[in-house]
Amino acid sequence: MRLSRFFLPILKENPKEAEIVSHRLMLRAGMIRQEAAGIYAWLPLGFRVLKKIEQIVREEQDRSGALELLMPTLQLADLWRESGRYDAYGPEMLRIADRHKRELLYGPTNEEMITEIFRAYVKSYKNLPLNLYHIQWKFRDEQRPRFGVMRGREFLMKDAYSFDLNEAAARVAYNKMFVAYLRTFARMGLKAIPMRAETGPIGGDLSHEFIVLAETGESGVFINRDVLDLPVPGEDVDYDSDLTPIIKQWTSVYAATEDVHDAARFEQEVPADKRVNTRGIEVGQIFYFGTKYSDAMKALVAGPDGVDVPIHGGSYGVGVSRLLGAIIEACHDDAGIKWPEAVAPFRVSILNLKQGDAAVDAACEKLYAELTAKGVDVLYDDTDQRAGAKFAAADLIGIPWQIMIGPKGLAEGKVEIKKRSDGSRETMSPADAVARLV
Ligand SMILES: Nc1ncnc2c1ncn2[C@@H]1O[C@H](COS(=O)(=O)NC(=O)[C@@H](N)CS)[C@@H](O)[C@H]1O
Repeated sequence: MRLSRFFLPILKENPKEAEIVSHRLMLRAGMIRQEAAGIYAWLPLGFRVLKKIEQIVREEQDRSGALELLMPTLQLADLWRESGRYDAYGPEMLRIADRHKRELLYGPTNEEMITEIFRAYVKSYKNLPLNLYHIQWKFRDEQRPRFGVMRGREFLMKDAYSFDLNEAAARVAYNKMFVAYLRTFARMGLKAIPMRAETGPIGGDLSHEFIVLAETGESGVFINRDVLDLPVPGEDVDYDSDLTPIIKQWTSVYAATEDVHDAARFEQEVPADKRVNTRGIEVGQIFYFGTKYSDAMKALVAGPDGVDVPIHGGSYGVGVSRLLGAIIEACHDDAGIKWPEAVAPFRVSILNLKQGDAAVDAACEKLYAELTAKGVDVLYDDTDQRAGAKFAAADLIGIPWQIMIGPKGLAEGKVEIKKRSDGSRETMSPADAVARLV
């Protein structure tokens, strides 16, 4: 992509409304634009990152055996009356009337709708286990939307729903999602720690939140720091094997949010030098809620003995749009964002330090063409800004690799590569730079 033809409305100043660094940097880097409280337009740079995050979530859901579909954002109020949540959900629910005065709502979550789809088709335990998921926009009319996309009103969520014959089978589904979440967040360069959690309006009696440590997080957390070094299952993990040893390993080291923290146990179990009390960002939450929805909505299957029984369900959410904020909170410095390579909007920034110099322009064009031809996502800063402004912009938007090309270096057949994550620099020939970055 040539920057001169891209749409990247970088802000020079820190927007005053931004209270936390991720909100500030997303606005300054021209990634999002607020259209209303808690409602954002995703500008090209931010949208590229959102799609990369979404794709990692999708790949790990698919690897676990979950099946992707897409449900609408609008839902009938009557569906929520069946489960009794229409009134219970409260002011967070955006209620809408259509031209025929039919009562609709903008879905904050989809337990009722997926249960309605399930019960319409599945009548026998032989069709189980089943895990259906989608990646869809949600609306929650939060009292205080804030921190940019971290707590929005319209936000993108992956929500998966499992259906099983009994509790034991439902826990197998739960464990698969637990492992899929460990892998998902690790692939984004995050350490997301699973912690026992309250179930709240979703319901049930078993839930884990996946929390990324960050000073600006909304959740207070208490952990044994050993949990930060536990191994994440590899991509060859066998989802049809018994996953309980992995779950046990990750849940036997103390990690709790403040609302379920057991101070006595923490003192007793965790050596003083391992105790960490900090804050964190909830990037995902998984729930087992048994027959809460299948009872209310008569989602029954005939069991092996032919008797109809309500299925045991679980739901599993990831805050896809929240993750941009969480990743920036975990990966930034004073100069700006430091995208992990897996989610970066581009892999390489080419910085032409003397636009208009024939030799430099030619070298940049050649490098741009070669890298692009090899499938590397390149943002070529071919604008006529001065070098200093190009350095600042490249550091702000956080592309993992920068290649600087100027007349002096080129005269010696050299370009300079800078690794954004640690600031390390190397000079080498353009050919070696291509070999390094392919
Ligand atoms: N207002 C919000 N803005 C951005 N992300 C949010 C917001 N509310 C929740 N999320 C994200 O969405 C994830 C799932 O939301 S949730 O309420 O915990 N779970 C559910 O809605 C269940 N139906 C799981 S399918 C959360 O872990 C969080 O990362």
